[in-house]
Amino acid sequence: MTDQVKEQVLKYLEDATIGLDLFGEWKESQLKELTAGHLASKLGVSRNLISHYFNEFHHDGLVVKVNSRPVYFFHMQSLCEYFHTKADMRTYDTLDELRKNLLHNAHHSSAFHDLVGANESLSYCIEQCKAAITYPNGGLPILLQGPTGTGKSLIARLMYDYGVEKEIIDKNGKFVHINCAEFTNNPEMLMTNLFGYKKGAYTGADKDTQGLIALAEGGVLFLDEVHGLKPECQEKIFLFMDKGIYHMVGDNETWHEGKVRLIFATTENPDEVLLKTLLRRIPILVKIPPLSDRPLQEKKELIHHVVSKEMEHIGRTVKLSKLAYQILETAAYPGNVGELKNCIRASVAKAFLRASNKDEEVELHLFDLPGTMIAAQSENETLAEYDDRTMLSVSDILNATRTESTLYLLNQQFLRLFTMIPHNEAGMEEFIHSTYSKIEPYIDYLFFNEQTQNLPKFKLLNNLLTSIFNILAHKYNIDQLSNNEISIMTYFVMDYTQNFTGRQALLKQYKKECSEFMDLMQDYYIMDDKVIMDTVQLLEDALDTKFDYLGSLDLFLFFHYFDRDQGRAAIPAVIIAHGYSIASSIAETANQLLQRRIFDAIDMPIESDFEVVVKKLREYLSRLPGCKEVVVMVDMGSLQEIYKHLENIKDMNIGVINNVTTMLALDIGTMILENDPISYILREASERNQHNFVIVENRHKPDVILSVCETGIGTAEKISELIGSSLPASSDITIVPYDYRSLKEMGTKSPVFEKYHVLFIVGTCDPEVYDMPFISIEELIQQKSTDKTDEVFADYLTKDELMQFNKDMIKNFSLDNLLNYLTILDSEKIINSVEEIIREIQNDLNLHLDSGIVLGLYIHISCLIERLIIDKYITKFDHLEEFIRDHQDFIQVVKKAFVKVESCYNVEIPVSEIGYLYEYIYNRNRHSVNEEADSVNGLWEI
Ligand SMILES: Nc1ncnc2c1ncn2[C@@H]1O[C@H](COP(=O)(O)OP(=O)(O)OP(=O)(O)O)[C@@H](O)[C@H]1O
Repeated sequence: MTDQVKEQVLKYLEDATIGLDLFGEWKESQLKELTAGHLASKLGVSRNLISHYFNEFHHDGLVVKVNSRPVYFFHMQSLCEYFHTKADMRTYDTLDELRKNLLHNAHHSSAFHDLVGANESLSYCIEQCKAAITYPNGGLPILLQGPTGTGKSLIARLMYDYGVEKEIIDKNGKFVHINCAEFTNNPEMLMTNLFGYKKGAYTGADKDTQGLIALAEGGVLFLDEVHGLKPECQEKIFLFMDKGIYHMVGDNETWHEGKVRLIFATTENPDEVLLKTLLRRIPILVKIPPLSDRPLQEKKELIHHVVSKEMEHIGRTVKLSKLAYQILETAAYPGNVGELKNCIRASVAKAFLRASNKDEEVELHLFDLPGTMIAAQSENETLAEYDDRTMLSVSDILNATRTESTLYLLNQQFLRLFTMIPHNEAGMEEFIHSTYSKIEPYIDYLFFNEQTQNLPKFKLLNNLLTSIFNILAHKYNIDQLSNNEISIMTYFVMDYTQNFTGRQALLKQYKKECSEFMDLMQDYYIMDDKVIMDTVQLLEDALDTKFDYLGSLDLFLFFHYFDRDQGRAAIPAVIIAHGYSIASSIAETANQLLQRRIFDAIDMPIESDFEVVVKKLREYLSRLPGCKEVVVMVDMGSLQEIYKHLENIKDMNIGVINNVTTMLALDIGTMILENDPISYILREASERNQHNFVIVENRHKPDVILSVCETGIGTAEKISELIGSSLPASSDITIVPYDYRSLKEMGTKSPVFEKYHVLFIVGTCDPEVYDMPFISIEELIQQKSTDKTDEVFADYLTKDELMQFNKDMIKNFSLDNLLNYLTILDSEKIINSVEEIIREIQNDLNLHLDSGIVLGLYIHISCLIERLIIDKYITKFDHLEEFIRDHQDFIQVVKKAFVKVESCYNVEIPVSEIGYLYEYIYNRNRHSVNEEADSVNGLWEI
């Protein structure tokens, strides 16, 4: 029991700790939850017991204790995990002390702590600066370039502080700042300042004097506005950079040595203002973005930062009216942070003058702002919403800016969806699918969010993620993410690490669901679990940050979203294009619009040579096991080059089409979804969109003859047996019975053409397939087919084989034999009955049928009678009612003609079969039904 209470106490502490917002205000009501008194009353146990537990936890390092009044206890692990930091000590005297320690550690280095944007828009710059300072053997020279007021001087100073903090720079080494622009009119003075001078170097130089280089020995020399340096001075400097030696002015004999780290800064384009020789010696160029290029969130944080500093400075609380704040936030600052800072300082000073009473809060109103700033916003209608009376405190500024982020809302949706599904495998599938529609708009947001666009950090992170996903693809033999998908992941990681406010609250609210999700992923998605765990590990190591359950959940869902192709289309298609992510963008757009993953992408650097492209393509193809056909879409000019390299890819036909566009992808994707064969797809697409294509046929399709019969596959099978037995045993040609109706409807789109190389179709009725020879049974019987078969078989059979084949066909396809073979009936007897039926039908309908049709009718009707006898007649006939309504005469004539057969075999002909007879006579070949009759009698001479 007590153990249970103990566990409960720890869990309460954990929840309460997660509930805090490190960067926001720690509300009293929240803090209360971290006290022994509160927990005792909540759990209904004595306060002493809780205190006893607390002390035990503290002893075991599970909690952090703050010895204030009341005493607070924080859950140590949560504090560290959720705040991405570590609490150095277990005991603090005040909450403030703990908070400062956490904040201090949360920023990886305290030196850059006060630099707003150090973890956002300036993070890449800071990485560069740290690299320059820490580089072995005295660091690397670095040039900070950016418009005025962007923080170059501040950053230079912080670099020095960082060096000292990390004990790379000795405490005695100084930070020496010189503004070169101040000496534009007196370059000699700049030289003497820098290098020092010898007594007598110039009038008034009455003693040897050391320069700034000597002063900065062991420390940092910051050459601000370096464009103000005259070329001869630049030359002297790069000699010092190369060899660490210099002459003092007035003494060209003695060399002086110096060890100084150099930081340069300029507002100008370095290529235009610095000697190439100097520039070449500065390996690190840091571009500091203007304020207008930084996220709005950062502008808000800057205002908060500057006002807070002013409060410290004047020792009074400052409040801003909503309107004043909004103007400060909306205003443009050509002078960047420097200007913003000056505006606020001047406004606070004005407001301060009004607040004469020492205890009074300083209230900053509209009229305290600079007149030019107010004037510039006078037309801004959106400001009408804000009043000049409601006052905001500094923490209000920051809290007001911390709205729920888009990622917060997305994760909230995920977790809500998760609560609605059963927690089993099927439920997980449902959950995954239901999130796709939520992820799509989020991806749009990531791509179109100006705040994250163009951050220098993007490139760095993008490269990092590319290598991480490469490693994982190789390790787990999974598909590589496309460049576009990696860009999405990059934006996501940036969003996750920078803007995911409220994460702790979500984790707290859905704690149970989060761990349930992790369990289900482990149980049912073992592979995903491994990949995600590895991804998280690699990201954490590389970014020095923490991915919690929500991070894993997001990664899991993103990977499924990218791979939402489980029912991948029958023919995969890959887009290859030059440019960073042209191919993947087209593929992504087309997949989204078609709502299926059809297209993959291979993005190629502009300069990449074809060997690399082909290698990538071959790798891609090798990951499509069992796939027989692929469409490859390439950009302009690549067609000829690429297709030559695709021969001999085993057992796979590859259609290559050029000038890929999103339109073309959509067109081709639509046809792929309709299961059209690639030859048809590419032909159609190239006609419609004026592209060129080639099909590299590496796949050997078996040669076949299709046998068909409109009344069913059974007869087709028998025909195929007969032809098969006529072919020489050595032949590889097979006869495939195939459904007449689907062939007629689908033509060359029928999958049989994808599978086989069809030589011709043989059967009772021509399914009229485009470009495909047809040999009718009648032609075979009448030996009218020899010309056709000779032609088709010319490449397959030798002359002797062909002669033998024709002989066997004559034997096998004599009407007598055919009927014998096709039916169970006595052929002589049945021929007589059938002859009578045909004669009667012709007479009654006053028809004169062509001898071919008559021959076909012999077979058709004989098989029909057999079907009636064995009860396997056809009952299905399209538009039967219509047929009964429109063709009563025909029906009666046939019924009458069949009376004898019906009574002889005790059968009845159904109307559906009469329908087929009608089709056979009238619709198979209208031209054959003519008034001038061929003689039916001639038939028996066959
Ligand atoms: N990111 C930032 N966070 C906090 N304060 C900043 C930041 N950037 C600049 N400042 C402050 O803004 C003011 C102007 O910055 P700084 O003088 O370093 O800019 P600069 O680029 O060197 O300007 P200039 O080219 O005109 O010399 C300074 O008071 C600096 O402390």
